[in-house]
Amino acid sequence: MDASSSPPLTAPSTVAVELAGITKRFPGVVANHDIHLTVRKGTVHALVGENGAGKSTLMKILYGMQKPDEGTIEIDGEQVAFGSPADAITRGIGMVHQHFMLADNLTVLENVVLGSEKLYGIGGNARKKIKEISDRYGLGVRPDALVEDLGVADRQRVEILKVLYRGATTLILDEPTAVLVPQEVDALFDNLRELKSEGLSVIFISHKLGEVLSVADDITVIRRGTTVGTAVPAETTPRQLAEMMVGSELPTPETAESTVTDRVVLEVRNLTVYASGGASLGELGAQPETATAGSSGAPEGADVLTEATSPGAAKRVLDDVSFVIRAGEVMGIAGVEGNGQTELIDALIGLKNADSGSVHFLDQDITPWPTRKRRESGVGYIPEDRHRQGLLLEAPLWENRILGHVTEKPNAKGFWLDPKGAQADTRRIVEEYDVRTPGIDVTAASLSGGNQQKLIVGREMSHKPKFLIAAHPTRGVDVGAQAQIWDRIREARREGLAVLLISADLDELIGLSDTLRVIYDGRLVADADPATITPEELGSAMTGAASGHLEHVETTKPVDTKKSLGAAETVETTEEAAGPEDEAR
Ligand SMILES: Nc1ncnc2c1ncn2[C@@H]1O[C@H](COP(=O)(O)OP(=O)(O)OP(=O)(O)O)[C@@H](O)[C@H]1O
Repeated sequence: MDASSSPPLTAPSTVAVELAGITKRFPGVVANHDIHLTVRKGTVHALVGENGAGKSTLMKILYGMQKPDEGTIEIDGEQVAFGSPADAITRGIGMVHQHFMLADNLTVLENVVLGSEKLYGIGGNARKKIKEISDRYGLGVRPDALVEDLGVADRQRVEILKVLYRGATTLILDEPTAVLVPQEVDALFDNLRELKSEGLSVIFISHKLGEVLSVADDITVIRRGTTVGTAVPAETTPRQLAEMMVGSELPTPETAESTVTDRVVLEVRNLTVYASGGASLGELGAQPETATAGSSGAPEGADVLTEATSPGAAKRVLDDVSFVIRAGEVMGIAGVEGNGQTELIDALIGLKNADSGSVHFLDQDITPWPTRKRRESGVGYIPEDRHRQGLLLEAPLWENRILGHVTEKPNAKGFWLDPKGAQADTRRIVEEYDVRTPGIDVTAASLSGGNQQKLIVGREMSHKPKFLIAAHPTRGVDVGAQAQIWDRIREARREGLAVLLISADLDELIGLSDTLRVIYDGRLVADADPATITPEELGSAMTGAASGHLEHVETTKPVDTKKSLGAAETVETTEEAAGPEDEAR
């Protein structure tokens, strides 16, 4: 490891991208300060750093979305100045955003050519080109598949294909593994190796340091807006890398001991939600989601269920789900995204009505309660999508502190809002949760993704909920902040908090949960023991649910693979808790 300022890694002829002396200032913040980055041709170059370190800003500059105040960009040894992403694309820079930008109701081919019709037209030539790229880099993309039928990993491949189609020779991937299971991560890394072997370069932003070390050829570490050094993967451990990012030794996270009690906090009985199910609006200003049939996110090859439908032909997106969570218990739900997690969360917080079944919170039937009443009685909510449901991006941090807690202290005094109380408490949260910001009056939009997440977690934990819905609570936060958030959740759990944890981070699910269940196609299909299961085994269980093969886990109810997926066997039940089989299925 070299902790000094980074010298060029190689001779110029092998350099794809050279960023030198990049400085970018925002009001009150120097996001990038004299940053240097040298990306060699035919390599994967990882960019790591704490939340707010300046990674996204640097990549937005390389992709032409923002202009640097100082510094130069060289592509293939030639200095360039980008006025827009279109300029960057012309010079071979491609960006795969963390949030996919595909049109669900179009085919892969239509999505790929959209906006680039001039390149190869929209017919045979385009199809030929897509096939050629797909074969060359082992992407396995089918041009005529409908995007809404594709799982997360396939959608990501379409995004990669899209930038390659536009001629990218350097691809920027922003936290590409955040939504993938371990097996999918391996497949992605195989794709990246193919790209490398063809001389392309990949810039890879990630907080998962183990993955960074396994896939990267070079690593640049950014701390507080400045390049603090480069690391050689073969000579570096994840902990060393984390300490280089943070600039000090990492705290050792608390050890997890069981705190589960007998007291039932949440009980869900036979909850069923149809895609067209009614919805009640909460006070968050969020529009309730109406899932569409066919958006199951099931692994490729899995047919979309057509039988589990209501008379109105709407798909059953949550199907006879039953469970209890006790005081002091974290119940984790593992599943490939799009298998009913969103509908479960929405039904629990009151953003979607149950079509049948009920939700009981501390012995009260809260099924008909609106969101605000649920929140005021002690349900905390860390939403899946922080931009749509967690924050008002254009409002200052202190107003975001009030969001969802309008009537509660310290935001309200009697009937009136108490801005001073909210402001003082926002300062406390910023301090306690290490939200990197120049102040509480800046907009939520100006915070980095990880710092936005810390603000939401701080807000929700501050109200000492009795039941917490935690959807991806550490998505986008760095390793140090992740350990801190885990500690906060464990601390509250020790005091009796019950938590429903939904996460795509399998280490998080295993590390935090007392009980673990697998969701597939709207049903809880299996239990896993967090004490013994590995992320790889859990990943297999999540994807294996599609084929009926549930290894290393106990099935909670029959998985009718014949009906739903055309497989040959049916796994037998070992537990009755999930309730009787529904005849309609
Ligand atoms: N448009 C903006 N206006 C004001 N400040 C901004 C803006 N964009 C970024 N910043 C600030 O610049 C700093 C760097 O943010 P950036 O998003 O680049 O960090 P990051 O390393 O990508 O973080 P994360 O890992 O959390 O995504 C942060 O302090 C952020 O608040």
